[in-house]
Amino acid sequence: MSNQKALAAALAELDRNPEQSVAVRERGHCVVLAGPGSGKTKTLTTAMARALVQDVVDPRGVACITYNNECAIELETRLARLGIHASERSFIGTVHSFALTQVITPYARCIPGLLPAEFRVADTAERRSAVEIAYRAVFGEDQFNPHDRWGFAEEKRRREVNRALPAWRGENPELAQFIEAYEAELRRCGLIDFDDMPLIAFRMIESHAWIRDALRARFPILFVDEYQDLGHALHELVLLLCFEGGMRLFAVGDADQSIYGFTGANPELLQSLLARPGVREVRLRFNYRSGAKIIRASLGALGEERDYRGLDDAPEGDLAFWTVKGGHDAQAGAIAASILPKLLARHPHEEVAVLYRAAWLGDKVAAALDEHAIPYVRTDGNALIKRSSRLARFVESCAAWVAGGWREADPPYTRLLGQALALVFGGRASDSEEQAVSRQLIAFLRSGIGAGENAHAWLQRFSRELLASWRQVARNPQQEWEVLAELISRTNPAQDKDMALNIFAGRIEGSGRVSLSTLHSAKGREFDAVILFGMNAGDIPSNRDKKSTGSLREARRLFYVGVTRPRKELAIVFQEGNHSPWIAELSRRSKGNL
Ligand SMILES: Nc1ncnc2c1ncn2[C@@H]1O[C@H](COP(=O)(O)OP(=O)(O)OP(=O)(O)O)[C@@H](O)[C@H]1O
Repeated sequence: MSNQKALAAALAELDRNPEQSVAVRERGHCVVLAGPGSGKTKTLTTAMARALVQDVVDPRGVACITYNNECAIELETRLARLGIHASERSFIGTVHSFALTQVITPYARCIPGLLPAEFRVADTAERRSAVEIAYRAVFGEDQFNPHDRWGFAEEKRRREVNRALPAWRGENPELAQFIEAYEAELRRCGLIDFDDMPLIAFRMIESHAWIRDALRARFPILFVDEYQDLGHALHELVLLLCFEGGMRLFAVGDADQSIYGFTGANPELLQSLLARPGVREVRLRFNYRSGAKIIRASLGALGEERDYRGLDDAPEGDLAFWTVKGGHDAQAGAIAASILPKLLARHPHEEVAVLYRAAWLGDKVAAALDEHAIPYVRTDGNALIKRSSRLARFVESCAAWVAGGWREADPPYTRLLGQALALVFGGRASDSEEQAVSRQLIAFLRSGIGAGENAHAWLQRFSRELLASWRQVARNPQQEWEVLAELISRTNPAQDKDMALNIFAGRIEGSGRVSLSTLHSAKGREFDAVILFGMNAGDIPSNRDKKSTGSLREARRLFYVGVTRPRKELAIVFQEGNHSPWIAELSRRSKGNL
């Protein structure tokens, strides 16, 4: 379908909902607030497509930012259905990559003394060393652990974006000194870190009106998804760009789904946008995703009243409680042996997800699924292919192309080339650079077709034939080449970990894969059926969650995010006699009226 046709179809669908229809056509600042499954992301992606086709004239474009890479991938996928791909006209990515690739990389060199000429992003060891050196410089040799103290400093660094304010030195001046010494040490080594990215971008935009103007010239509209999860640095950036710099803002969010407090997110920032002049507030009322029973259960999960309704003609949906004798291993075993097979008889693999709190629980489910030969794809920190790594996902896409994708252009070669250019040059490449990368990439990809290589050997060649030369010419300050070495070691045939290339790439004929994901990474996604694994007392909430009212509320919101992912079926798995206290209210509410 052409962009125009796909857009017309999407607009016609939203026209049946007056609030969505208003939001999508708004030409001033617009903030959409609504509960799960109400179509916030759909409204945002349609509004973005409409703006690109109808409001913003080429070569100007739009920027769309969100909290983490998983959300960015979800947005990319949905925008691709509307014919929109990341390009010179549309930036789609995280706050950090916006700060790095759209502000710092192009403009930092115009500001003398701001950053070293050849700066790059520090790795973990470099950050730790800078913390230790800064700690000694400020506090001398004492008995405390510098990294424990850094935890407090990090929180202050994320919260207090504007250092010109008296609070920066007024409250806890030693922490301010510690942060400044840490940053000075990084700069001395030619480095910046992850948290530096929005902070440096903020300072650049604040002090140099011409950068604001340049950004507005390129991106007259800024779209922000999942606003509730963005911390102070992004909020300050948005205020500068949109309320002082003249960009138009389109933001969507849901304070009830705020689950990144530990990284400095604050749901009140979303609410505060509404008080700004000229902001249209749109509230969406319907949950298009889930059946009424699941919506009722979700309000029990949240433990608060909300006026959310399902569609009148939507099926009720199904809710099942699976009590298992035994701990996590037994529960993972029950999922693989009994619960999943039942769900897979009714839903395709790719429409079923198992969600859990932490990656180590994902290991248990993965082991149980391996035993039962159920194919899966993991979205957690222990996944073979880390969804948060652009390089890992590029390698996976290349493998999918070699393992048969080339026949139906899935993925299309142009997308692979775009990803390669972004990885090597941070997105800005000359014609000759583009041609050189393209020649190398296509030669390498073609050589793999029909070669019968397993993943390990193919990855080794990838490293030798592509990455070795790309590393020599790379200009992208955020490099993650070590990800490939990790993939090579984690497919080591000597440890019986190698696999066929099509399995590595997830191209398994006739069958999709079940998703295994942490609750955090499942945000923004939806499935026909969802299994919540390990919903035991002591796991959710955990003792750590109970340390403060704030963390307890956040754990409950995380539980709510999990419960609101399914369209049709929710299965909750826990240990017999040891269920999470929140399950009782969920069960009670699921039976009653909304
Ligand atoms: N007007 C509409 N008509 C039909 N379906 C819709 C409409 N709006 C949204 N949907 C569908 O509802 C589902 C939920 O939409 P979407 O993911 O955009 O919601 P959301 O508010 O972003 O959810 P969450 O906050 O839980 O991530 C999707 O399957 C979407 O296609």
